[in-house]
Amino acid sequence: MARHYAVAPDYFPAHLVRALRREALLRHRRGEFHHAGIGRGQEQHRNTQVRRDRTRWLDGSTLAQCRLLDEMEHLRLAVNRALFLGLFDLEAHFAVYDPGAFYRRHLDAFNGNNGRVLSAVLYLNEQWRDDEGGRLRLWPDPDAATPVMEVTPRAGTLVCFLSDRIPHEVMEASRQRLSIAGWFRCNNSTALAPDPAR
Ligand SMILES: O=C(O)CCC(=O)C(=O)O
Ligand SMILES: [Fe+2]
Repeated sequence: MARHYAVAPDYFPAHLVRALRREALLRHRRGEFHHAGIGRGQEQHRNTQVRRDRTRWLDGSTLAQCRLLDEMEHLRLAVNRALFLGLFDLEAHFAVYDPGAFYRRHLDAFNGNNGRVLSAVLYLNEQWRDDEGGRLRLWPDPDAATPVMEVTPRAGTLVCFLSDRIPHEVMEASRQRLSIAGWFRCNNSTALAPDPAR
């Protein structure tokens, strides 16, 4: 049976991950992160019972971001060639989880409502120890009660999974947890309802 997820340690070069981490920390210090909402557009609201991360969209304005977006573009094309997922574009944000922050079990898409097809998360945390928590827990399908996998958020690790198939949860950590979460989307646009990237 297909697994619908993949975990790749050291997927990105260490110097790129370090540059992205430095950028995330700098932007965070400058107050450029905002509490993440749930839902899209008008329905977007903040629910601190579900998620406590803060985020900042990537905009391609730095060399490190451009390098990453370049790599993600290669990945998009490779996935389309191998799996025919019809991935069209990518939206991605930096995310910071303060100690004790979490994101309870959820799916990133429901029946393609937001165009998100493939979720991709890159971790930016150097020297993360297992006992510091912050693991990403994955379930094998939307109805599953037993998790199938837990991923330590170690610098350079990339996790990909189908956005509407794999429930997942970010567990509390004892230290600040940095990541870049992205979603490859299909093209949902119609002439009447252009589908913005966010
Ligand atoms: O940071 C992670 O491990 C996953 C984040 C996540 O699930 C999300 O932002 O939707
Ligand atoms: Fe998610």
